[in-house]
Amino acid sequence: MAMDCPALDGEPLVEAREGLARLCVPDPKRYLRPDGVYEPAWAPVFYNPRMAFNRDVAVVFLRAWAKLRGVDEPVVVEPLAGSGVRAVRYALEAGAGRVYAVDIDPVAVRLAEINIEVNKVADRVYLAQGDANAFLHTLRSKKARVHLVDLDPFGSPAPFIEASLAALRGRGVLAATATDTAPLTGTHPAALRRRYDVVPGRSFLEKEQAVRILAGYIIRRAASREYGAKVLLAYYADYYVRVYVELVPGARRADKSLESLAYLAFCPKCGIAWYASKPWRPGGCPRCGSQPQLIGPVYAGPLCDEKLVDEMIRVASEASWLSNQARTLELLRQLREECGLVNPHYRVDKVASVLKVNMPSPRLVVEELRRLGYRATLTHFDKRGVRSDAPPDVIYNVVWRLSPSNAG
Ligand SMILES: C[S@@+](CC[C@H](N)C(=O)[O-])C[C@H]1O[C@@H](n2cnc3c(N)ncnc32)[C@H](O)[C@@H]1O
Repeated sequence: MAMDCPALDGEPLVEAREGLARLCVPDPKRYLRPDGVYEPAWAPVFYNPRMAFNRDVAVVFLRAWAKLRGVDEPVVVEPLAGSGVRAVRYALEAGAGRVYAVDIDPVAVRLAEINIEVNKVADRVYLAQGDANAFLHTLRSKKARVHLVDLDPFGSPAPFIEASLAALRGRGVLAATATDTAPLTGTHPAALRRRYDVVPGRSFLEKEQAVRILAGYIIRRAASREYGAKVLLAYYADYYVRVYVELVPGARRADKSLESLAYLAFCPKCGIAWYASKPWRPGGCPRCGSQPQLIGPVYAGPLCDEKLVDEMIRVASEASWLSNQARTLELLRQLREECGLVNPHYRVDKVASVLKVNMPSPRLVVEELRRLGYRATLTHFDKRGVRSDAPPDVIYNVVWRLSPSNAG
């Protein structure tokens, strides 16, 4: 049955559905760019239907994580809540016992209130208007138990990470979305250095570099509070980075987590990247011997936890209500393949161009590497990429042999 949405400050609202939630949101038709595409940032409250996928993965994550950790009715904080859609979905779909939803904008809070009401989750979703960091620090001072903080800001989550870690008090999960991909991919090096405190650069692995910079930044901030931090899931989709990092208190654990950091070293001439643990002695390019360029520190460990992803796949395959069930499963299955392979991926097109041959199909390269006894998979970061534990000379050899230029 169609729902009657009230007006919000004279602004007509329309119905939208996402997961199990029914929502009232600003009418997208009123905020179209000249090219006819909806621009959510122009609406009085931010609601982006394209982020439904991000939220699908988030509810699947929480269900799987809570199951594996034996947590009943987890407590979630969403300190940048916008329309309230994410908070409502955590309550409706992920079994959250309590969700704190906060936004600084009073209009957003009024819309979130409508959506909480419509979905009958007012007993579980607590709404507040105010500054995210102030709210998170209040939770810390009250010693409230928090299992998950989900940061979904405009742009960078960096300004909210300290307070999120404070609220979590070294236990639970910090999930963060970053849409400031121009800095993270190295297009704006000054902003990259400023926000994430790294030696900036632009490699040919833009999306992987972006994910690893954000994960590394969270690990370093957590370590400064003597929390160990483990990356449970980290990926790139559409135009954003998303990471889920689990915290455990303890100085030793923090030291151990810091061991998962390194510098991303790359040779633009040969199209090869590797990790350098000692930036002052990064080693030469394994192919041409020249000095590499460096970015970092970055997280140099696995992009996911295999047990968690297996459980997420199980949860997602039963969750037919998800807005993007097929895409969620596709991402999780691909990440599952990539979990154990920590080396930066190879760009088959770059290697082929250095060899001055046409690019072979990355799928064929993967098959050949496996036949030779190496671990190999495609990567969700790039259709032209291959992730493998094979050394560069093997990759070069395989690309050369499989190139259509050398067929016959
Ligand atoms: C990208 S939107 C959130 C979208 C929402 N999480 C979702 O899944 O649809 C970012 C929100 O953060 C709010 N915001 C910005 N700065 C804030 C701050 N310092 N404290 C609390 N909320 C803030 C904005 O008003 C906006 O509603």
